Amino acid sequence: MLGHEPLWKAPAPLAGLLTTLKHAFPKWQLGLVVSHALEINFSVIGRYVDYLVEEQGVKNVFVNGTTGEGLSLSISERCRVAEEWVTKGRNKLDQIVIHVGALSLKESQELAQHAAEIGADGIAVIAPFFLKPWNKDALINFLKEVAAAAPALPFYYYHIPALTGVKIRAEELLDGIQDKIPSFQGLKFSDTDLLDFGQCVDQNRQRQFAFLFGVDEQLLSALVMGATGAVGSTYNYLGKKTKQMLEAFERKDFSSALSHQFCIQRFINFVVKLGFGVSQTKAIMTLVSGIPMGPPRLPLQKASREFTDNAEAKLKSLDFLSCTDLKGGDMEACS
Ligand SMILES: CC(=O)N[C@@H]([C@@H](O)[C@H](O)[C@H](O)CO)[C@@H](O)CC(=O)C(=O)O
Repeated sequence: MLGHEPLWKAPAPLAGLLTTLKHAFPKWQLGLVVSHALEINFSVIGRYVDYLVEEQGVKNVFVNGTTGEGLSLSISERCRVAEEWVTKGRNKLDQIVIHVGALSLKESQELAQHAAEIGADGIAVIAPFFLKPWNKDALINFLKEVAAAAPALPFYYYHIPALTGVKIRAEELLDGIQDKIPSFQGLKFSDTDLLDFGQCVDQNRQRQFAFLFGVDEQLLSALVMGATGAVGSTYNYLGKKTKQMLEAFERKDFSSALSHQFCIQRFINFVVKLGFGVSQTKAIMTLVSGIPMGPPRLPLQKASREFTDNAEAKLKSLDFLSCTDLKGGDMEACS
């Protein structure tokens, strides 16, 4: 985001670099790249890096998260994906954070150690979601053990209660967290509870935590609350558009920022009604970037042709995707 400090600068830990809480720059989310044989197509990751940097202005990535289907991959696949992003992103990306959450503490620790060995810039962990932690202390104990496996890496808690079913409030979790996890760096907050999010910010003003918001359609509200960055699926292909909103917000042009947010909402609202998730993100990303993202892995189902056609028409009508036929004649255009 222009006017803000870049959120994550490689390779030093974030905390050491930040001089102010206002360090927002979106850290964009990755989609997993899978071939039709349902094996990962590692060979396109280099192109993906270039696309994000050159076409979307995205220089921070979050690997093996929700959009990347990290939890649907084997441990060795997750390691290989992480390695590929670190290798191909070298001298191009600013920060590469690897999601290392798993149901098994040992696997999570293994992934954390691996992330440290390959030179990632940070690790993030979701709450284990089968045998769940039922209170803050149990969750902290789990996270602490993972963080301890890579103590030099900045650690992020990835709060995504709708998917994990772990409803422990982030605000509660953050209370005193650095005493337990010295490498704690911040929160990736993928939830719509802005009371919880706002309180995370409000109660930690003296700490230079990163507050990365993960609900793309509500990012502007989160910026008002103090979000310092964003991680989301739509930044894969709406990164540039979202940056315009961030820039408007930064120069305090709130009316323009709101127009951008509404415009992004129009697209998300449209696709949500069609049925929107990880599979559909891959289809849209393939369409917009021209990089084959492949189908998702089971149990997810490939997005339908009808979905992709509708999404394409909507992107064009909003001027998110160039289309000479529609230019100049569409009242909905957002550019
Ligand atoms: C549940 C979900 O997938 N949420 C997305 C959002 O970007 C979401 O797709 C977007 O806000 C549209 O609702 C991100 O928070 C996920 C994310 O950051 C990740 O892939 O790790």
